[in-house]
Amino acid sequence: MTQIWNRLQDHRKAQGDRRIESLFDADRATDYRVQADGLTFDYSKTMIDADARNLLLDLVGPVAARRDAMFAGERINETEGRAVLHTALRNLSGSVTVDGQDVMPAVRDTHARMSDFARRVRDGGFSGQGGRITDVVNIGIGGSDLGPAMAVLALAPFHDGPRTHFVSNVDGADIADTLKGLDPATTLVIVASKTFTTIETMTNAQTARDWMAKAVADPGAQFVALSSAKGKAAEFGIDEARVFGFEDWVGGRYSVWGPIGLSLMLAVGPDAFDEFLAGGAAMDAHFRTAEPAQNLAVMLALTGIWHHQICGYPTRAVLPYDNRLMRLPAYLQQLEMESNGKRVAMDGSDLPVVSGPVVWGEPGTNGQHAFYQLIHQGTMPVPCEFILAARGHEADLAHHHILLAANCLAQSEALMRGRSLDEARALMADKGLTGAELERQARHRVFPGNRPSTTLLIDQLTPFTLGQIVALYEHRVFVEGVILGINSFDQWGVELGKELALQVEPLLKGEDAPGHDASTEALAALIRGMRG
Ligand SMILES: O=P(O)(O)OC[C@H]1O[C@H](O)[C@H](O)[C@@H](O)[C@@H]1O
Repeated sequence: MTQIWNRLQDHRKAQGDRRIESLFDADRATDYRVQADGLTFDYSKTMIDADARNLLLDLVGPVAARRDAMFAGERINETEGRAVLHTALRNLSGSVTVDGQDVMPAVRDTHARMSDFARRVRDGGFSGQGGRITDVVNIGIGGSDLGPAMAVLALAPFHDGPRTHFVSNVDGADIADTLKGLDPATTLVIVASKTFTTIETMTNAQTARDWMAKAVADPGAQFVALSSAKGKAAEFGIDEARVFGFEDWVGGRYSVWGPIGLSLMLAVGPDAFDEFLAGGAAMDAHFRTAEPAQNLAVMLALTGIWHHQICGYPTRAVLPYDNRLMRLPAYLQQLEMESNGKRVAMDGSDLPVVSGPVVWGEPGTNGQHAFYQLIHQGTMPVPCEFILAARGHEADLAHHHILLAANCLAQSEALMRGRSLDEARALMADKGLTGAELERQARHRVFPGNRPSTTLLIDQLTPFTLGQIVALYEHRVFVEGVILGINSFDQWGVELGKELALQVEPLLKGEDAPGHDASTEALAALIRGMRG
């Protein structure tokens, strides 16, 4: 493996200042793309050439065995001793055994219970103490929030159920702003927490319960729990008929496919939710069977590795040209950074290369008028991952969609092509400038270009294609993780801050709390003073 990394680095150096455009021959636009199940991933506007691609493909040796182990239910999350089977949640007709036991009957049973409950809420068979459920509030954080919050927004054209709200932050502002204007008697509260111990979620759940208790006789009757800790949900006072459980082999950031997706199911209905699952399952089938060079997840992963580990670009921008995918970058931040932001390999040794990149982004075209300046003219290239649907949902606004798509393609073209000093000089000469002033002004108008981007093109954003996209990114993270030797399924890095928060709390209350550094003590004293 080290040898391949070295050869890739050498190859990158040998490319020198060669330009992406110079790689284009008659076939590159179709050779450097993968098409499967209606999706196209175009990576031709990158510096990946034939040699780079071959070397990158040499990295995927260990992926197939690890992938098969994951789908077979082996405990590939070795630091937590768990299987990794979120894929089982979307392959309902399958059969998977963990420790000799088929896990699918329970998965199917929970899915059927969720679907039945969602139907009853949507048709009024289950109602609140003041009548039909009008609003659903999902209380959860991290993986118990980002997936359904992202997907509900993405699938707005299919949303025909109750209004859906999401509360995640322990900042009381979040729940206060959300509950304001809602009628407790017609609101359903979902407490979504895999562990049912997360302090933010438990604090918000209690606040929601107090709010509900002021208005209805039986507040618990309008609560639902989604958790793998069923006992704790019962302790909170939620009837087991409204507890939808899942096993510890579903990681938080991979959990939208099961009970954690209930708010999505309530919004779009069980049939559309099943379409979402079917999209994910189709991507699983593709990932398991397509050759590496024709495998969407593998090539997306290798492009990421090329840009981050080989070219050394520290971040990657995800830029959906689709307003309804506005929460996808936030969703992918957790998926990618919590999965592959690790400094040691599975065996505890230091990673031989850097770990995963910073992932960020905003929908186009908004970002163009905010941070694209840096992307085009800053000193550090930012690989851009554009996502675009060929068709929007607003048939009467097709001209908007053409403009949207034109902007997306124009940005990737501009990033690659840039504008030379001579072109900038000609522009300034046209404006009547001459001499030193022409030169000075021209330099500000140069775009270096040669900046890499990829485009993921889909037909239209639907439950099915959203399922494909989310599963594609999951498998991309998986492939990158296997190549780096990382355990993509634990998240020890979030623990220390949580532990210290518990120790800082007494400091803010003015109680005895030894062991803090001078800066933390001084800031806490200031806060205490301001609070009076
Ligand atoms: O679902 P929960 O158990 O409440 O966890 C919510 C989130 O908090 C944790 O700190 C992890 O970093 C996330 O991976 C998880 O999704």
